[in-house]
Amino acid sequence: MKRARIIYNPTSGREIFKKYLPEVLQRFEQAGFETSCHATTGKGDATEAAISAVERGCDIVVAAGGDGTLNEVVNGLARQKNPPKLGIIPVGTTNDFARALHLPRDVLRATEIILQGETIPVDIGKMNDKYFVNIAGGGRLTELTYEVPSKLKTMLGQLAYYLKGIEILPSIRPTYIHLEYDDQMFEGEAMLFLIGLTNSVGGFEKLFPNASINDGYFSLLILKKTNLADFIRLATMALRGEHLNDPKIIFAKASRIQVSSPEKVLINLDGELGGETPATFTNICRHLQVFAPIDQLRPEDKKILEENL
Ligand SMILES: Nc1ncnc2c1ncn2[C@@H]1O[C@H](COP(=O)(O)OP(=O)(O)OP(=O)(O)O)[C@@H](O)[C@H]1O
Repeated sequence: MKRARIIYNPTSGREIFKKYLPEVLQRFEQAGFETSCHATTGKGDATEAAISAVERGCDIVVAAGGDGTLNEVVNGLARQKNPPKLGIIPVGTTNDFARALHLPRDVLRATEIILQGETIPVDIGKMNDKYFVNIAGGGRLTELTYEVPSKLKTMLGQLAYYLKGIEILPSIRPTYIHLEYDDQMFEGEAMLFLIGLTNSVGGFEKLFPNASINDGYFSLLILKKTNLADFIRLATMALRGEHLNDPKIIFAKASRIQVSSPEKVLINLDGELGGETPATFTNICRHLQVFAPIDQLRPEDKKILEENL
């Protein structure tokens, strides 16, 4: 009998998953899985739970939570050579990775996608010895995710981040960075740099319009030093996906990126503090198999399936 382990964060988003848990477990059992679950207790626990799921020989590991929980589960799975398949039930405040995979926010519909059994290989990012699935970044604006209190997120959802962003905007200063990407280089003052694996970041679905989840490349965006007015103008353009040709922006695809800086720069990985410079980012091509509604994926994400035919 196949085994599934559901790792869920009871505090994610608006804390709705617990209500659905008995129904989710029953559906997995009915589909023929011996299923167990683990409620996370705090930071890092989902990584431990994912490692122990691998040790128990689970065939499927499900992350039920937001991008933070997903990141922790992936950190438990990605270090394995042949990791179990990953299911996602997006019940967090931010679910960027799930959005990129067109997974439904509805718990039972997301469960059905897993039980239908179709998977797609996805790229995983590695920064020094940590993994990420969606986005890495540095610069003052990327630090706002550490400063929004959990209570506020439960109440306001994504809006809590935007409000915090507006609050800190006037105090944003550039940072001097040295960044090497494949065989190119940027050195100078930057407001922020982002290293994305998907097209969807913090609700900005067109930030990296041509990103593919499994082409082996990061999308790199560097925003050079700007004044506040330019910053706001570019953020508005980014909402429409019209920012890439602006002279203040460097945009490139790269599979390996190295960042260093005279001052310490904190690195955000999938919305959580992940480390600091110096940092080396490597794309681990198609490392995880993730359940997804294949027919709804963007053509650039589906290419791999056609290649395999
Ligand atoms: N029982 C718990 N109590 C408090 N925090 C927890 C608990 N279990 C896990 N966590 C932490 O909560 C963090 C955020 O979780 P998650 O992403 O699932 O929720 P979220 O509501 O979307 O929040 P965020 O927007 O910060 O991602 C995780 O990184 C994890 O470290």
